[in-house]
Amino acid sequence: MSVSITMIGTGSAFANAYNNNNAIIEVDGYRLLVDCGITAPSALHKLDIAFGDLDAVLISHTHADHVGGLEELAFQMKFVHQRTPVLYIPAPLRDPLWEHTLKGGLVQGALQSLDDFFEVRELTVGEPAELAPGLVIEPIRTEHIEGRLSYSFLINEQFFYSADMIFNPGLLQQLVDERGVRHIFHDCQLTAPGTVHACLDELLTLPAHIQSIIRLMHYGDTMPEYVGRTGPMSFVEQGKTYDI
Ligand SMILES: O=c1ccn([C@@H]2O[C@@H]3COP(=O)(O)O[C@H]3[C@H]2O)c(=O)[nH]1
Ligand SMILES: [Zn+2]
Ligand SMILES: [Zn+2]
Repeated sequence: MSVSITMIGTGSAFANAYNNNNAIIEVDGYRLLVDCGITAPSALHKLDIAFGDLDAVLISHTHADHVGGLEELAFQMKFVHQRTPVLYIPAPLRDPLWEHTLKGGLVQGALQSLDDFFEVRELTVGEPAELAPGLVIEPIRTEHIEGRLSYSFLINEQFFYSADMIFNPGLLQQLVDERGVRHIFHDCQLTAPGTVHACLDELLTLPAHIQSIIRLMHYGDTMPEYVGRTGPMSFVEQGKTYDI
C-alpha cells in the first residue's frame, strides 16, 4: 500500500511566498489533511481539492497557521455540504482547541461544542492508531512553545512529521536508530536561534545518516537563498507529492 504526502503549504507562520505548513497524507484514496491553517482553504482550492474531498483532518497544535482554516471548514461542511467532518486530535488538545480557538467563531444557538461541528476522534498520545487501512498514526508530545501543547506524528512507524518543534536530536536519533524511521519532514527556521523551531544550524549538527533522510519544511520566504547550503538535507517543495 503506497502512502504519499503533499505539502499544500511549506511556509513558516510569517511566510508570504508559501502557504501555511499543512499537508495531505494519502493512502489508497483516503485523504488526511494534517493541520488546517489560515491559507489552507485557498491552498486546497489551488490544488483543485475541496474540503468535501477530504476524509479527515488531524491537528498538531493550535497556532493559527495550523488551525486558522478550521472555522471555514466547519461552517462549509455544516451549512454547504450538510456533513460532519472527522477531526483527529491528540486527546489533551481537544479542550484547548475548542475553548481557546474555535468557540469564539463557531458558537451559535444550539451549536455549543466541538461535537456539533466535527466527529471528534481523540488520539492517545504515544499510542499508534489506525485511521484507515495502511495509515497508522502515533502522536508524540514534542516541545514547541513553553507551557503549550504541541504534537509531532509518527506515521506507519517509518515517517516522522515534526509539525512545529524545537530541536530534539535525542528524539530524532531514537526514531531513526531504534524505531527504524526512514523519512523525516522537519520544520526548519532558516536563521538562528531556534527558540520555538529547530533552526538550520542545529539540524546541520545531526549525524549524516539522519540528515540524509530529512526534508525541510515550514521555512521562510528567503528559502531560495539556502538551497545548496543544507548539507544532505533538502527542502520540501510546496505542492509536490512524495512517497513515504
Ligand atoms: O515565543 C514565541 C511564540 C511565537 N513566535 C512566532 O510566532 C509564530 C507562531 O507560529 P509558528 O509556531 O509557526 O512560529 C511562531 C514564531 O514565528 C515566536 O517567535 N516566539
Ligand atoms: Zn507553525
Ligand atoms: Zn506553532
